[in-house]
Amino acid sequence: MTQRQAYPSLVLRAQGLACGRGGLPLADDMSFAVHGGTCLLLRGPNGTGKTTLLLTLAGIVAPLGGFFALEGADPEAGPLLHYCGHRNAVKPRLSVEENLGFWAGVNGATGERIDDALDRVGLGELATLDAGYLSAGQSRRLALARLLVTRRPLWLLDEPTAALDTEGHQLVTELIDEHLNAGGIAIAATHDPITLPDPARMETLALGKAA
Ligand SMILES: Nc1ncnc2c1ncn2[C@@H]1O[C@H](COP(=O)(O)OP(=O)(O)OP(=O)(O)O)[C@@H](O)[C@H]1O
Repeated sequence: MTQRQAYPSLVLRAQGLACGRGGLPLADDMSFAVHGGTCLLLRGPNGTGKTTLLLTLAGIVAPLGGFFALEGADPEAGPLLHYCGHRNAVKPRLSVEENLGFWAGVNGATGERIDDALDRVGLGELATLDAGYLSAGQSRRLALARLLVTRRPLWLLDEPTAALDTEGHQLVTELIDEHLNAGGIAIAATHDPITLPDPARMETLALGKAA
């Protein structure tokens, strides 16, 4: 399902943002404005704070300084973001479709139907399989399907292509592109190349000295 301009005009703005973990400062003085329809790629060597920045933007880790806000969002619209972390949060004793149904129940079934979302990520034929039997890449695809069953304008993606094959990399590109087409924002930490059809829709924030 491609939804054009499903979201209002949004800007994720950060000013002088500093983040860190356990008292360890990792990145500071970050200022950026990511507009709806744009993907910000977080680049940099291991341990330079990409995950920490995503956790900060998700409201899970407190910033060490500065400020950020998602401007233009409807405060009545409920939760505004998806955080798709390293871990896939797959429950092994539930089937693939039950896992996705669980998340649609928790987050709200405001997006694609369960079966459509599973088809989209290539898991349609595995819907009734216990999710514990999924391969690493299949588990990642199930985690990505969560983005589809609940519509939220801000996607925070940590290594979204991890464990995915070539086709899976293309799937991630397509999902991000469709999200941007709908006016959404994606922030993705990745060591892999992600090339959208329109390069003007991509910006990069480099963390760490060798980024
Ligand atoms: N609770 C903690 N206390 C101290 N240091 C921590 C804590 N949690 C994480 N760290 C450190 O903070 C840094 C966090 O790195 P983070 O996971 O944000 O990096 P990253 O850029 O996402 O790395 P990668 O590319 O490996 O995914 C690491 O050096 C890690 O060891």
